[in-house]
Amino acid sequence: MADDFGQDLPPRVTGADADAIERSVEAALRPRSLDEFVGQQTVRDQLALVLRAAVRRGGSADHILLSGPPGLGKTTLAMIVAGELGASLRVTSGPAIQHAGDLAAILSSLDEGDILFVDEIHRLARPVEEMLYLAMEDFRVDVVVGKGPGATSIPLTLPAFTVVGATTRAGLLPAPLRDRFGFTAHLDFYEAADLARIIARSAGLLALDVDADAASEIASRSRGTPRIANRLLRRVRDWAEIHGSGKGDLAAARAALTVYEVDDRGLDRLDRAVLGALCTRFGGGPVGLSTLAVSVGEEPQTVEEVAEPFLVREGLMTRTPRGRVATPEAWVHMGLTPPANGASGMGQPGANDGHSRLFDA
Ligand SMILES: Nc1ncnc2c1ncn2[C@@H]1O[C@H](COP(=O)(O)OP(=O)(O)OP(=O)(O)O)[C@@H](O)[C@H]1O
Repeated sequence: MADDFGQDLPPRVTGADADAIERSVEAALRPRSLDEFVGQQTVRDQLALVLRAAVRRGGSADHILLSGPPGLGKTTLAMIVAGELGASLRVTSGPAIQHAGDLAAILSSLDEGDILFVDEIHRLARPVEEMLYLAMEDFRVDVVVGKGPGATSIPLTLPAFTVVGATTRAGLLPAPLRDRFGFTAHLDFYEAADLARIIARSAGLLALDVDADAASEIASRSRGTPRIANRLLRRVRDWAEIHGSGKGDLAAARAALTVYEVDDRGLDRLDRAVLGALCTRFGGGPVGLSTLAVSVGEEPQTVEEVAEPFLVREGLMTRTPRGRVATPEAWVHMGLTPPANGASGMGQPGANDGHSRLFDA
């Protein structure tokens, strides 16, 4: 296989392999200590206190709940907690634990002081959830052996361990589970200045020369999210290596982000598809989440958790009891004329036809 210049290309990596490569690069960029963790000052200060107190007492730390949108550093913080406590980390997730028996097996294999990281903890099944919060409280579980009238319950004492739960939907956690966490932190979207620092740090780890202007440009289009900042940085590196001088300067950043369809406010293809559908197909709304998701060919959960928080925060979409509504600013951003009667209505593409811009993008 050869590229446009007649050079041999490596085989294209797609699907699961490509995801695995992205994940391993992401893992390499993870801060390993609270000092390396950029931004989220309040959370860092509070967590540092929790961890120092646990170390001083020589016991395990309180259970910790981390909430916030994807890519803001919840997994990273869980790893940092284990690192700072010098503890082993066991990683699982809500959807991965199907039955209470699966959880009992995990819990019974823990050692004193271990950290059990439960990602997407809001997606645990109810019986699993109940077993977990009893185990968090009393450090014991009742394992049911057998079925029907002959079933017996064997109490099992567990070593003291710490659960670090991560969730994008803290509101979905039932109160008894939420109450078992001694420390709860909410991660918020990052300021552009913090993202620029994260980009500079990651560039150093990737041995890429990125100047301050380029770091700011990438930061301003990263939707307040470190994972996106790191991903865009890697795309800028690709562009710089293939088309540029190898340096990550402002021109390389702008050119790369144009190629990858990330606009000047950081909206990507999905964001623009959602806004475009909202304005052009549903007259600006209100429209229900499922209908909106179907119209852009995505899962409702993806639209709700990936696109929406950013669009709402940017003032481009509002959530009302009757559904999602495009704000006048959204129409303007899409190059459309807002309807005369306010945020919603049957507006039509305006003179600078944003419809073509949407579908060209
Ligand atoms: N404060 C930070 N400083 C530096 N890098 C960060 C920070 N927060 C996150 N990152 C980087 O962003 C990437 C994503 O972080 P992480 O996987 O911890 O997010 P998450 O909140 O667990 O996401 P998800 O909810 O999707 O699991 C990681 O590669 C990590 O290196």
